[in-house]
Amino acid sequence: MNTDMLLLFSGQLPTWLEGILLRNGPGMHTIGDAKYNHWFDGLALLHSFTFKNGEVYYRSKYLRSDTYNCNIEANRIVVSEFGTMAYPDPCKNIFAKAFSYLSHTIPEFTDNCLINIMKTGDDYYATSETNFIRKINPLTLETLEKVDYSKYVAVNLATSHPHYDSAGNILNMGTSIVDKGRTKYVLFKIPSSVPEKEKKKSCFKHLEVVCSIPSRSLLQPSYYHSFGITENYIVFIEQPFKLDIVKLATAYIRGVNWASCLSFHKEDKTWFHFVDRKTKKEVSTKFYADAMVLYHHINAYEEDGHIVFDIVAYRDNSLYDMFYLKNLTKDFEENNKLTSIPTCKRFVVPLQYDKDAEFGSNLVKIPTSATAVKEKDGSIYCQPEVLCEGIELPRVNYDYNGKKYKYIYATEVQWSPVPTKIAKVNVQTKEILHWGEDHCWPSEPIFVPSPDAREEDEGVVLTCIVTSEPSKAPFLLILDAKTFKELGRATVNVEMHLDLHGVFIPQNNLEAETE
Ligand SMILES: CC1=C(/C=C/C(C)=C/C=C/C(C)=C/C=C/C=C(C)/C=C/C=C(C)/C=C/C2=C(C)CCCC2(C)C)C(C)(C)CCC1
Ligand SMILES: [Fe+2]
Repeated sequence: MNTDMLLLFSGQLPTWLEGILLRNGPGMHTIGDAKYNHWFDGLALLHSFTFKNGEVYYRSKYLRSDTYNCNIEANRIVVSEFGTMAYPDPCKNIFAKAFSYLSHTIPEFTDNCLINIMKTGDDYYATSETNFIRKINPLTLETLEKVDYSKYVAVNLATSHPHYDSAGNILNMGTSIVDKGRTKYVLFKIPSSVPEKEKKKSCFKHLEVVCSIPSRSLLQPSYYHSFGITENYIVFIEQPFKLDIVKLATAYIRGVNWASCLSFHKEDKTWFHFVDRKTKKEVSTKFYADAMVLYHHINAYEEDGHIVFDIVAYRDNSLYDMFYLKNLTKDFEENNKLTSIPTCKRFVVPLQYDKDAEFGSNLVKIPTSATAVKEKDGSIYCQPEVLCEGIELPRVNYDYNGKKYKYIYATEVQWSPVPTKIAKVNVQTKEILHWGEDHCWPSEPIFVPSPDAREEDEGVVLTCIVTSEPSKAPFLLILDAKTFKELGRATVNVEMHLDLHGVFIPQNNLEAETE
């Protein structure tokens, strides 16, 4: 769709709500006769809702990545994605830039950036987890230049959930695989602006490595999808859900996809790492927990010498398998039962504690049922407090990111990976407000603060709803964030896809963009 479509709106739109809700997700899963194996492989489809003069407009457009162009031109899948290995590749010239050590084993890298949207100064990028990101125009959804992280920092993978500091600088993490004999997790910073005299240069030229955390294993780095920050620390979880480099390097010749090189080691531990943002040094105490799989950090903060961090965790990696397209059949809702339900867990670790404390004693001194127990070898074993069950795609009011906070907005899922409702969880009282309607599948809910908000939940929550009932059109839902009552909905009379993540860009940021 190349133009904005005016949507039919019913309800009351807050007059201050002006800007663009921009979202990303997999859109096209079949090209010619070829079909991707996994839902997370689909070609990126961007869509946007523009709030202007009391009206709502819709627009959607495929990301014109090199991957998209090559596939469309060849009328089949010619570029490998995480869950689909493609052979052979007629577009070699574009994708030939392989790493030296893997150069004959992984022939092409995808720039199909389908997961999230990242803000870099006044620019916006579609992101995935490879070394490529794609600049986009947030107004027209046009695809602009491709940026290769690995030109600026030695990483092969980077998360699509960066953080932003109060000045708008980006903090992100990536994995550097067997580079100079080492495998490490690299934390880097991208400034939001460049010095005046270098205006022509991109922010990426000024990318700085903050620090790196060595992987516990050279050939089996952990997979991670996000990380957390507090005012003074970075929170990184090294989970026993790992990428096997030897398997990766031979995947292409063995004819298997990259996803099959990920495995969950349920007998291993999960290690927590905390890096001091000022000194760039890692806290030396070894903190660990039982094996788990997590994708999303929710928030983290410091309280009386402790770091508190909330995540959505699983007991195993069944979620990823659930999204193989062969499992996404008509009876998906009935036939697919998660063997582990997403659980919102709070971990609390003491940064200062009595060094003479007895072995086996709990070192947590703030009110919570989470524990951190001192072991004989000096390490600390952590057990979480469960805040709630059955939520995913969590968001918070980002003004409270890194700070003590109250509310999580998330989609609700029960034993099947079908989003049936959205929830607002009060992490302090564990009270939950819900919104749900028959046949409605809501996406990740995004909180937008009202201009002079004094309270954490003063604003609206936006969520795109796709429906499982063909006669019911998809829509954008606007809820009052405080009460979770509907303020209105804008009906979309074209097909809309189930997406992953997105951002809200307030109108004043867009003005800066077009100046
Ligand atoms: C390996 C490797 C590679 C490749 C890579 C790739 C290609 C990647 C991709 C990746 C990707 C692409 C990823 C993705 C991810 C995603 C995620 C992780 C997500 C999550 C989500 C969730 C969790 C959600 C869910 C849900 C929904 C969606 C709806 C319904 C409901 C629920 C809520 C359940 C390279 C070449 C560089 C080289 C080196 C190595
Ligand atoms: Fe995510």
